[in-house]
Amino acid sequence: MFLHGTSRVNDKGHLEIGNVDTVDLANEFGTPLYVYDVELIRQRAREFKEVFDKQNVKAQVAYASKAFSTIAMVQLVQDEGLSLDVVSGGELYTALSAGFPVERIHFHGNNKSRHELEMAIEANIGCIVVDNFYELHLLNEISESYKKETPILLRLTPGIEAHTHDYILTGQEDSKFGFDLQNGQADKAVQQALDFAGLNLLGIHCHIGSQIFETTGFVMATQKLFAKMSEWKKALNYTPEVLNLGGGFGIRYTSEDTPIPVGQYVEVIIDEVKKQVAELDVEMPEIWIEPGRSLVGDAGTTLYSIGSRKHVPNIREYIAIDGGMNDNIRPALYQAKYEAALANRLNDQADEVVSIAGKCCESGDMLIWDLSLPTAKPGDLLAVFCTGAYGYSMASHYNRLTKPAVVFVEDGEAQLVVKRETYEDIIKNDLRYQIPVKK
Ligand SMILES: Cc1ncc(COP(=O)(O)O)c(C=O)c1O
Ligand SMILES: N[C@@H](CCCC[NH3+])C(=O)O
Repeated sequence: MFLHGTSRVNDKGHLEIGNVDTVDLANEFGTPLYVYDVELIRQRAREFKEVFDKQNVKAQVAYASKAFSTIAMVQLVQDEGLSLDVVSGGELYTALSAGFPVERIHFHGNNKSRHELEMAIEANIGCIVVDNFYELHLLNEISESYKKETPILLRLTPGIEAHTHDYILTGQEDSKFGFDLQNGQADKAVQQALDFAGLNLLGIHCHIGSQIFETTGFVMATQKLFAKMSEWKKALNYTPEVLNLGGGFGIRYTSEDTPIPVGQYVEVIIDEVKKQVAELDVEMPEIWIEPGRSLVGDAGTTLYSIGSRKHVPNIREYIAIDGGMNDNIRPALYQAKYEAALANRLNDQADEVVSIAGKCCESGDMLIWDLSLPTAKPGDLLAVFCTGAYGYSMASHYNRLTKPAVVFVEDGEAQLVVKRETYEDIIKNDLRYQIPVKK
């Protein structure tokens, strides 16, 4: 068992995070419960920023809030001096409601609506990352109607196959995102953006995928973007001020994962940018990155209570928990793997192999296959590690299950930052059907 951040085994044999006993957390806030190790999030934020600071490189580290967005999380991001990437009106609204500095908000998305673009322009956010020609024209039109010049980046697709799950690849040519770098779309988009009076082209963006362990994809993307920058400098006399290389830095979910420390990804990127600047005689851009998972993934632990058990002779032992695919869709969606342990009996020896089933009415609602655990009884507490990214943010109400609460722990204190939903919350937008009177 690998314990992340401030997670420890205390003298009662319980899992402790941020000096708070998780058994006490489960008793106070109930289960399922998402628990975030605030110190670990702060540490990761600093690791990213320090590399840029040490190398004296102008940069923005924008937390990709799709990984986990709540008002408290946005406040924490602000407290650490990061920027913020939002990808919908809802994430933007969360950021604005938290009072996040608007100039450090970046707005992504491949189909932003007129309303979302207006919301962003009215709020004067730092930049909009334009994804396609439809948006380029729409944004220019809206921006002109507001008599504004909206700062933008263009999202480019560099034609790179990062080694990760197919569903989370984004840099390859056959992708729904961005202007293609190789077929002329990117050149056309740059030309139009420079011509449009309502837009101020700050620079370019690419994001090659998520949960990437190798640095080669980032290096190749940088090289391809610089080759284009050099062409644009000659042909259009244009040099981007900002080069945003996205997120995607992988984390360790299980012992099979072997990521490098987050700072090393950044070092590789900075080195390559400096090399390209020197070789191609292009001015040094500001480097922006957008880590999501690598800032919050291993800081999150989900606590579940164990309930029923089913023995299938000679085949399998199923143990069911009080959550599942509705609070963590990643195993069902990406065959994602997790490690887990009994949070109330961490010192007990494993003596059986079980498979952890969720409580949704789907055979595919299996959280972990073949996990070694001490014989678990109803009421034992299962801690699933590394659930901080894309767990809560992808949670659903499937089977009309209520979404769990979220707790921040730090220095021996626990703060409830998202309340557990109630059945009232589940039906709050439902309206009664006025059954027509039969004629
Ligand atoms: C444009 C963009 N930026 C940043 C991210 C964050 O990625 P990750 O959570 O893998 O760091 C994503 C998600 O993959 C993304 O689509
Ligand atoms: N949601 C995905 C990653 C996609 C990130 C968004 N571009 C995950 O859980 O791994």
